[in-house]
Amino acid sequence: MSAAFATLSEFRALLAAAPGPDAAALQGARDRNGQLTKPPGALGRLEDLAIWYAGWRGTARPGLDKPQVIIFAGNHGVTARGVSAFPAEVTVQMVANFQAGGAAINQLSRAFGAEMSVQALDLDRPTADFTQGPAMTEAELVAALAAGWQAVNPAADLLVVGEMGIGNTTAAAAIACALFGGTPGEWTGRGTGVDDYGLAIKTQVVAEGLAANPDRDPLQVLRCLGGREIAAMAGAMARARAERIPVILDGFICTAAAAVLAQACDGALDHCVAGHASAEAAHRTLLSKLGKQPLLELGLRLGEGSGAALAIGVLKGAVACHSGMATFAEAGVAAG
Ligand SMILES: Cc1cc2ncn([C@H]3O[C@H](COP(=O)(O)O)[C@@H](O)[C@H]3O)c2cc1C
Ligand SMILES: O=C(O)c1cccnc1
Repeated sequence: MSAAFATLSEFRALLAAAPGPDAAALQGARDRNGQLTKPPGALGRLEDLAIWYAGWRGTARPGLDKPQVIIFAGNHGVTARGVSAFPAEVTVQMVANFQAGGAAINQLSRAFGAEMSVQALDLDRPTADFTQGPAMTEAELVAALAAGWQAVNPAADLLVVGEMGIGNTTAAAAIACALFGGTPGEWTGRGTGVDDYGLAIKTQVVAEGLAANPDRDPLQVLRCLGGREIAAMAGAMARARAERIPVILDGFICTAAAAVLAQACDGALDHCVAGHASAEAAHRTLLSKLGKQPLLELGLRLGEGSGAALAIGVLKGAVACHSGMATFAEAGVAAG
């Protein structure tokens, strides 16, 4: 299937036309939740999660058996400035590792029963160094959004998008700072583990990128400061919304991609939950700007969709309880 849009304005129109959750399914799920054999509220956030999931799936008693994990990979021109602890070649090397089944996300996808695929986006053509001007042309941005849109399996019942792109915590910091303001220092962290000198360079590079790219329209921010894998994640999340497939957000980079959609269109992340809070300090700040409370906090700072994949287990647990438990009437338990 070709993407449903050919231009950035068509993509904007799709965001604006995105469906909401099914009101009858939401109400049915709330009613069912109130009848299950447990004290009211005893399953805590699992109850809200199950009701939210039921609304998007359009049924009061949903299953969750077809999660999809997609890893998008892209290269960043800004790596030439020394912003990562690792060389840019690691991106393509890790793509081979994903294909061979050797990365963390391969193990986590298997552990939680998700179908995983990898999409490498023009790795031999890094984006332009954003300190010198826009990272991507509009055609490049639209192509990356479309690659993400097309990678989603419409038959999936849950989506996790992850990324691989050396240098992409710099892009994510620049995007977050452009969208939400504050200083580059507040949004810039150590990523793969840069030392103090590297962190100072990285913060300076983010500041230069913001100065070189003054347009603050959210999709222009994505074009100017983002990368292909970041845009593809945004495209995939937008497609999931169009298909009413719930999404679990991963770490800082994934959340920066999501934030672009949220700022471009009110409510664009209503079908998304935050899987975890990563160890990149700005991730927590970004989640709170988006009004999202993370499900897990495990000190991960990997990306690849790893924290979101772990949260598939939490969501599966929520849905299993919601859809599988007996009601007080069915079990003959006194309702109190
Ligand atoms: C071997 C390896 C595997 C990874 N898997 C994810 N990342 C993570 O680290 C990168 C971002 O950090 P920075 O901005 O500091 O380059 C991204 O590729 C992200 O996915 C990895 C990084 C490395 C080195
Ligand atoms: O928050 C993340 O996902 C993250 C943090 C550091 C490096 N890579 C990814």
